Amino acid sequence: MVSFDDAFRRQLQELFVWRRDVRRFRTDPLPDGTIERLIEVACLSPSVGLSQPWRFVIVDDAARRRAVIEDFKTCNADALRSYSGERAAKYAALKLSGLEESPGHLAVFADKTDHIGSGLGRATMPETTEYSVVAAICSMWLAARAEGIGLGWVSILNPARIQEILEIPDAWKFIGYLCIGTPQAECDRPELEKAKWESRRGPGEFTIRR
Ligand SMILES: Cc1cc2c(cc1C)N(C[C@H](O)[C@H](O)[C@H](O)COP(=O)(O)O)c1[nH]c(=O)[nH]c(=O)c1N2
Repeated sequence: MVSFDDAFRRQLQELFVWRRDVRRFRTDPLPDGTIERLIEVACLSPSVGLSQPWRFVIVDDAARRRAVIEDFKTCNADALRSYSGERAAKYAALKLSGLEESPGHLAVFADKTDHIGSGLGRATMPETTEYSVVAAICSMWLAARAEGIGLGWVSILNPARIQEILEIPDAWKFIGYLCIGTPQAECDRPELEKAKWESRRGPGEFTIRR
């Protein structure tokens, strides 16, 4: 039997505290096999009906990467226009992706056609397919941090355009685009909190009893 001791639990807690959404990367390449190793961890994640609906697309092609960056710029400019006044100025100052610098680009999809798992758990909640893929990304996020690798989730993108750039079948639903690389710095506070965009709240604010 495998058991985990107090020292491990303390370290695991530190891992939760020090995991970050990273947007500021060093440009040096990742050691060979890094993304593949993170995908291996992601594939250990829970999934509805053991359906394993996650699909990973490692984006190496320079033209496709450039096209993703252009899409981000378009979507981010649109997002900026939805704010006004002080909030707009604050939004414009945020760094919301590390797409230009990060050596690793990974697009993640949920395969909605897959029959693995025979629909178990999905009849009343088909969205559990996507939830399973999000769970896989979270595993990967923590595994990356444990290795000193940064991961940043970019959602300021047009899913249809990403699908087109990467030539992905319609049945795969776009879940997220991940930047992966060595972080420029470590921090135990979210960047959006440091930028005074939003502050973190305690569990008491999110929990009720019935
Ligand atoms: C589904 C989803 C989508 C996004 C994010 C996260 C998640 C879960 N986050 C990161 C988000 O801003 C970040 O997680 C919070 O600000 C908390 O910071 P830490 O992750 O604790 O560092 C994020 N960050 C960013 O700069 N650009 C983005 O497009 C997104 N999109």
